[in-house]
Formats: sequence, C-alpha cells, structure tokens
Amino acid sequence: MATADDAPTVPGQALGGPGAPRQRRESDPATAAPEHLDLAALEAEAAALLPPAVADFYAGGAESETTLAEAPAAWRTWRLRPRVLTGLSAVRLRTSLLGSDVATPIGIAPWAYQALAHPDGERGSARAAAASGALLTVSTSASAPLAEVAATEPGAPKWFQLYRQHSPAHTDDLARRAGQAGYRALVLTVDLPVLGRRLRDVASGFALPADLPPGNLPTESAVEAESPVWTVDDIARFGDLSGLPVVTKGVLRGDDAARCVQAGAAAVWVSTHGGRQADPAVASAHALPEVVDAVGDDAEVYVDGGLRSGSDVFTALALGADAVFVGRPAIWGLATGGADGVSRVLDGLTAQLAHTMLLCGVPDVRSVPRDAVTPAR
Ligand SMILES: Cc1cc2nc3c(=O)[nH]c(=O)nc-3n(C[C@H](O)[C@H](O)[C@H](O)COP(=O)(O)O)c2cc1C
Ligand SMILES: CC(C)CC(=O)C(=O)O
Repeated sequence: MATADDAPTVPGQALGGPGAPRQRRESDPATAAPEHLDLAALEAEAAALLPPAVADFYAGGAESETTLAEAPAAWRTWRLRPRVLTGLSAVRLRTSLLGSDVATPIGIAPWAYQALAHPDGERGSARAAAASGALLTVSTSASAPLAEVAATEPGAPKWFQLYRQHSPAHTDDLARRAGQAGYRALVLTVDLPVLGRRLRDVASGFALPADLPPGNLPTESAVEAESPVWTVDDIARFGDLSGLPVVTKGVLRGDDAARCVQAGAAAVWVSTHGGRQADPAVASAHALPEVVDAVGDDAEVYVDGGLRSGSDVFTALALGADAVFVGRPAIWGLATGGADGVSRVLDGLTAQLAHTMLLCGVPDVRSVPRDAVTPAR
C-alpha cells in the first residue's frame, strides 16, 4: 500500500485499523504485516540465526561503540509537533532522488558481504528494493559482481558505492563498469581512510570464509585490498569516468559538505558508517542540520545511522534530508527472510512513516516542514 503510486494512504485500511485484513501472524516479526514490524525482535532473530562472529561483524561498531549506541537515541532527542485539523486523509510517499523515481524515501545503504547473511545475497536485496520501490545502494564489497546485481530487476534504480582499491586501474575500472552496467549514481564512501578499530572482530577473530564469492574484488582478502583515501578532486574525476552523478557518503560537517558540492557532488550523504569508523563521532541526527544549512538547494542531502522507526525517518526529513537509508534493519530482514524479509522491513518502515505523517498533518515526503519537529526538553 505505502509504495503505490499516488494512491492515498488511509489509516483504517492501509495501517491495519479496524476491519483491516490480517494475512500474517502478528507474533512472528519476520512474517508480520508491515504495520507490525518489530525491528528489535527481528534483530534478535537474525543474531540467533547467524554464526556468532558474523552476527558481531554486522552488529558491531568501532572503539567504545559510543557512536553506535547513541545513533538511535539521537533521533529521539527530537519531538514531533503534530499539526491538527488539517483534513488530511492521504499522504504522498513517492519522491525523486537524483532524477530517479522511488516509491519511498527509505533506501538500502550499502553493506558488504551479503551472502554471509543469506543465500539470496545482493540479488535478494535488489529484488526487495524493486518490490518496495526503494533505492538500492550496492557495495564495492558485495559478494556478487556489480553487473549481476545491476541485471537483477534492471528497471529498478540502483546506485554503486565505490571504495578505492589498491590498484588505481581497478578503481577506475569499477567506476567505468558501474556506469556501463546501468547504475544511476556513484557513491564515494569518504569516511574510511583507514578501517575503524572494530574490537568485536578482533575478539571473535572474524575472517571471511574462503568460499565467499569475491564479487568485485580481485583478491581473497577484501578488507585488506582497500587503500581507501579519497581527495576532493576525485569527485569530478570519478564523475567523468563513470558518467554518473557523484554522492559523497560519510560527511558529518557543514564545511566538508560545502567543499563536496563545490567540487561537483550532486548529493551529500550524512553518515557515521553505522558507528564503524571514527568513534565517538557526532551522531548523524545532530550533524544533519549543519550539513543541510551548508548545502542549501545546491545538492540533495541524505542521512543514515540508527533510523529504526517511521518517526525517526520523519524527523530526518523534517531536518532537511531528501532521503534516508537503513543498514542493519536491511541486514536483519535479509538474514531472517531473504528478499522477502528485506521488503517487509522497507514496507514496514514506509507504513510507519505514512502513519506518522497522517498523525502530524504532513501530506508529502518532499516537503516535511522544519517546524514539524522540535528539540526534546
Ligand atoms: C555490516 C556492515 C557493512 C557495511 N558495509 C559498507 C560498505 O561496504 N560500504 C559503505 O559505504 N558502508 C557500509 N556500511 C555502512 C552502511 O552503509 C551505513 O552507513 C550504516 O549501516 C547505517 O547505519 P545503520 O546500520 O544504523 O542503519 C556497512 C555497515 C554495516 C553494518
Ligand atoms: C569491506 C568493509 C570495509 C565494509 C564496510 O564498510 C564495513 O564493514 O563497515
């Protein structure tokens, strides 16, 4: 429902109000109707299904995990200011991101090695994104080749996330191939000049299994294959190589955002990399307003990190984000239910967003007013 074109979202029908058909069991988070999405239960279910070291790799952050822990709480430092008596009975969820039409402003963040979570892997995420009308960002460190993921639901919009490789020729080749394969933007992840110190992985001895498909990487050790330093000149260079608009992911400061846009970035993506890089880093929810102010109308702004409910998403949109992305919720969906599990997460969060919009009297995801939220006192 929530992803239908301009179809109205009516609380009584679409959000499981009185008389709404109930097709799935409420007690099972993996099969619950979207409005009953229980991410905490899904997270626990995923952790129980996965080998402990893999579960820790997905769940973990860097250093003291302060940023990781604070991310969801930071969204909850904002409060909704519902507008009443608006007569609103339907909301619009559809929007456009760098010219691609999407049915929801909630996309899938790039995350590595998806075959470790479920055999559906990245192709499953691509099917889910297409089914939910959501944007998919595919990691350089995918466990499937970029062209194969692009060819899964080829009509659905996908972006390719680029890490710089040891070999400049390999990095250039990935950028070119991303453009040729039909990706619609190139996302340079700029917050990983070195890998964050992830103590859970040290403790567990996490290592990639020898039989994990190499995807886009020429060596057996994907993490060590990266030599990840970007400069601002790379924005124009990789835009030219790929023929794609460039997004810089991992920006937390207004001055950096302005530099990116000046250098030609079409969008800036506020992110702490899921608390896996600098720690303790400012929460995305607190960095977002500064970046939005610095960018103005010159580029799009996205955000990720700790978004776990429709009201979190609503807050991000009110603070000026054009779209949000989820990492771990998509991981939990894939681990517990493959492609269908990812779709349930996307549809559930989108349904929650629609619900919040109705409660707050906001008709359109493209224009959630800044004064729809206020700091908690
Ligand atoms: C297991 C895992 C793998 C990730 N792999 C990548 C990656 O390959 N490239 C990238 O740019 N970001 C990567 N990220 C960061 C995500 O894109 C995203 O910024 C983060 O997960 C958002 O926070 P959330 O998990 O709280 O939603 C990864 C995150 C996790 C948890
Ligand atoms: C290959 C890794 C660097 C993937 C990643 O971004 C992460 O684990 O956070």
